Amino acid sequence: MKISQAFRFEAAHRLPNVPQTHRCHRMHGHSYRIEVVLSGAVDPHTGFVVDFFDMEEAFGPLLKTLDHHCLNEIEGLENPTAENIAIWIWERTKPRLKQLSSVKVYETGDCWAEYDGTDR
Ligand SMILES: Nc1nc2c(c(=O)[nH]1)N=C([C@H](O)[C@H](O)COP(=O)(O)OP(=O)(O)OP(=O)(O)O)CN2
Ligand SMILES: [Zn+2]
Repeated sequence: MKISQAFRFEAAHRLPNVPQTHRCHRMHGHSYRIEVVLSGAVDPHTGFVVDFFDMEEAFGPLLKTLDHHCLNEIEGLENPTAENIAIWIWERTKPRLKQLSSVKVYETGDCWAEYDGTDR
């Protein structure tokens, strides 16, 4: 069974490794949407894989680190592409949520990166 919870945050960033002519080289902002996907068996008593409230508690502190910040200034996010943000979230969430199956980072409604711990 897979369950997902979505979170949102606002942040500024610039992509330092694209050419200066690329518009994302300049500082700009996104309303990011994160999807945290968990996979596991349904507990026959609770009917949950994991309580959504527990997911919120595990992910909340990370969200605070990201929300209304300049992502480039966060340690490990010096090149804050959607891909790198997904990896960064995965590495900090997996130890707290063992059932973590993937992390999706939407920069816009149409563009996202998904990381499942492989193919880094
Ligand atoms: N593979 C990736 N490609 C790009 C990434 C990325 O993280 N991974 N990021 C960007 C930039 O962040 C850029 O800001 C994205 O811009 P865009 O999709 O155009 O979104 P906007 O909201 O700024 O665009 P509008 O068309 O004005 O809505 C680029 N590539
Ligand atoms: Zn951007």
